[in-house]
Amino acid sequence: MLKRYEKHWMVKQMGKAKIDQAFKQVLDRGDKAFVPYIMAGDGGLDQLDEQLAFLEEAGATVVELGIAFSDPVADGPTIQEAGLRALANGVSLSAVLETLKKSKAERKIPIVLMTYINPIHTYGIEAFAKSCEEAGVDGLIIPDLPLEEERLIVPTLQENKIALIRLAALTSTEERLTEIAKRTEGFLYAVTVTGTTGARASFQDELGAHLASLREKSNAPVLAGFGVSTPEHVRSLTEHCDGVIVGSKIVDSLYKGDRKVIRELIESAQLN
Ligand SMILES: O=P(O)(O)OC[C@@H](O)[C@@H](O)c1c[nH]c2ccccc12
Repeated sequence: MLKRYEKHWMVKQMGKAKIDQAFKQVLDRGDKAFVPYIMAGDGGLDQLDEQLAFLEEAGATVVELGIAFSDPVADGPTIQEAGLRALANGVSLSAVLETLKKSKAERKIPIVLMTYINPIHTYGIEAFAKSCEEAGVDGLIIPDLPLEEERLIVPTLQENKIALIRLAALTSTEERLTEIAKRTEGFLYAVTVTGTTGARASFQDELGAHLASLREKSNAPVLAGFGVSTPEHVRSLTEHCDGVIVGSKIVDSLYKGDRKVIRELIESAQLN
């Protein structure tokens, strides 16, 4: 029998894409996916290749790479501070894409860029999609792009084989969640809390049921993100979903040079 996510890849015809291959590898061997978020240029853009190589070697499935932005509405304090450090280092969307392009050949791990829609408009949608393709960017997360407006960008992304990862909020209606779950590419980003990003102590009791219902609505891998900060969180959330996204805890540990914490988090998603 086909596994759930294999149906997703058949429908989207994206089975050859790097991002889908990476999930297939992890899920087929019975592990859960682990997607660390880092802020591009925190510590200087010259550190980026080494940081990505470390995450790849430590066993991350895909990396979510944040582009610093002056008005980061969904970001909590840890990510905002990292964004300010990156901006102080002179990081821009084009500088990040240039850096990624140079190291594309050496990199195996798929890259998902997290950027708000404004910098994309400034860059120009066509030019942006082309630069992403050249830089080896496999997917995008655009948190302030509503479902109703995505047709402005989706055809161009599809032409360039760039996946658009949709976010499912806790507060969305069933109808909307169904639509988001159907449309998503790469994976479905299940937001675990209401509010901004940032490490949290615990999650609502109903979260397990919410994740399970998203898995019924979507054939894509369902990953939980926002507030995930300990190996215990990873283990309990992945009972109900295909993996996790960890931002603030990774950003903080990378900044402090505490890579052991990062390794332990990634290992907690490896069940075999
Ligand atoms: O930091 P947390 O709570 O671990 O959550 C992940 C999150 O940081 C990352 O995915 C992210 C950073 N900025 C975003 C904006 C919107 C959605 C997601 C994000």
